[in-house]
Amino acid sequence: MATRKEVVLDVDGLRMRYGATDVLHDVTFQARHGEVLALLGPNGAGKTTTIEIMEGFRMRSAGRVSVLGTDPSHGDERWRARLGVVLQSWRDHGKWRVRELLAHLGTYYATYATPWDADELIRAVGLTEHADKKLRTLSGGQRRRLDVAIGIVGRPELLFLDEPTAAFDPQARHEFHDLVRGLVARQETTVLLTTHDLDEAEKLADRIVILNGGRVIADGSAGELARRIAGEDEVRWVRDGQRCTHKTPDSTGFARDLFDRYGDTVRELEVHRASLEQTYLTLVHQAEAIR
Ligand SMILES: Nc1ncnc2c1ncn2[C@@H]1O[C@H](COP(=O)(O)OP(=O)(O)OP(=O)(O)O)[C@@H](O)[C@H]1O
Repeated sequence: MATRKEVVLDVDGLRMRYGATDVLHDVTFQARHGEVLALLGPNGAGKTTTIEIMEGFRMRSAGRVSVLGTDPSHGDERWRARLGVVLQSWRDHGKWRVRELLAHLGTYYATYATPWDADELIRAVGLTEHADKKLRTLSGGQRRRLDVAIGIVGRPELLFLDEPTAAFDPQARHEFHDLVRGLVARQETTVLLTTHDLDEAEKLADRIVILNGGRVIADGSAGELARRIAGEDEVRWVRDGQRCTHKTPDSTGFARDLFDRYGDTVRELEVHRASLEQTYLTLVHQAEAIR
């Protein structure tokens, strides 16, 4: 089991070529134990290719990749049991029933870990009412919840989630976010997530890596990336009935000074950062302009 702060995902100079086309150029990033890392980027940027190389499903053309201390191209069954994978779409096992499949998959992990109890897991992903249904009768969102359950059944140390909430309704999305936070908090799972939902990335991710045209164009927390493009936060407050605003690169320090000087007369304090969506669109636009 990895310890907090240990690097569990290490990608260095990763290249991928399909035929004569390079789709990943020198991709480098890391994730530490217990982190949620979001890999963002436009369609075709190379996110799924990167994830599939880390999962050991695809052979890279060049570069160094280490996942839980192992090169994925040499990962054995014990290594694979420490990973959880939620692919973009699963459309198999149509005749299986939900509980039956999860209980069965759990047995694969039993040698290496204590898998989730099937009913507990079904409850955690909100499928209790559908536990006895055949998979082919599930709706798109229910099927996606099951995909997440399949990904975590072996209590993985590292969980890959490729667009996990596509087709989720807002409530399912909210519950899924709570589930991921719970996994990270309780079991110290590291999560690598791809999503086109920037609100989701902002809510879940400790760090964000943006890929564009197969290159890393940004790597940092949502706040760090926002500051990189906008430079300053806007602080707003009300004092003696008057609305005030001030732009600063150090909103925490500014707020502290404000309270030191004016104490309780400062009301309705708000700090506004550029949203991740604004930041993302600006960074991708800048990268495309120089491509
Ligand atoms: N098996 C393949 N053979 C040839 N080219 C491929 C193959 N798989 C992916 N590509 C190409 O590699 C590039 C990166 O694709 P990838 O699926 O990794 O992107 P992505 O960032 O996951 O996109 P999306 O957001 O649409 O899922 C794309 O240009 C795609 O057309």
